[in-house]
Amino acid sequence: MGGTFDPIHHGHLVAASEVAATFDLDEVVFVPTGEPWQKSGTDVSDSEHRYLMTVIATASNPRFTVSRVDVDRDGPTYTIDTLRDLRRLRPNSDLFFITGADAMAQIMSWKDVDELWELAHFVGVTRPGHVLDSMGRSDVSLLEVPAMAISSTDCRSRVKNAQPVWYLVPDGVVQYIAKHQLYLSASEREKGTPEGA
Ligand SMILES: Nc1ncnc2c1ncn2[C@@H]1O[C@H](COP(=O)(O)OP(=O)(O)OP(=O)(O)O)[C@@H](O)[C@H]1O
Ligand SMILES: O=C(O)c1ccc[n+]([C@@H]2O[C@H](COP(=O)([O-])O)[C@@H](O)[C@H]2O)c1
Repeated sequence: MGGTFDPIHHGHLVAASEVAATFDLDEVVFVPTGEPWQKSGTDVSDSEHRYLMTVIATASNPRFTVSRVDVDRDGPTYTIDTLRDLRRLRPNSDLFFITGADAMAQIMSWKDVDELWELAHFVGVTRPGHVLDSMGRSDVSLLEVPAMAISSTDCRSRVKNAQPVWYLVPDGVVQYIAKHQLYLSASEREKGTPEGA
């Protein structure tokens, strides 16, 4: 499952868990983006923070792992590179790529989209507020997952406004955000972490 994970939240984790159970997957590899080019207009946290939050969030699940392939590659992150790297590292594995409904709706704008379908089986999952569509492809699977009306955007905004993110993100991620004073402006960081974070 690829994502910017800024921060990772329970919507990501539930989606991954549901796809793993439905397709009887041995492992779910979370792949934090290096430079998410379609989010270039927004303020994205350092990739090492996003990678570490993903490690913390997935550590307790023996089937969840985290890959650095996108974090360690220079330049914009393209899924075509992610899948080629993962295939090289796991030549005997069948790859599935998990995407929420919003990401699936954008997929035709991704680099080398015509080649993506041969590298992995794409699974689109439902997400509140978005319509799930297989983009006219019979080889894309669609899966309804428990509705989690959570977004990283909302989590960042809650931290900035001193509202709690407990139970939206794993406890360790709440603590990581507070420790590193993520999602606060420079002046807010000087004042200290809001109590609600
Ligand atoms: N609540 C959710 N339910 C199902 N899928 C989700 C949910 N949140 C994110 N996803 C999917 O997880 C993947 C990674 O998402 P991403 O890291 O961009 O999170 P996000 O919450 O959409 O972030 P942002 O609000 O910053 O855009 C995408 O495929 C996205 O569609
Ligand atoms: O390949 C592309 O051009 C491309 C464009 C936008 C997003 N993606 C991938 O889609 C996944 C979700 O991205 P995001 O930005 O919604 O967190 C992540 O793995 C990205 O690398 C990929």
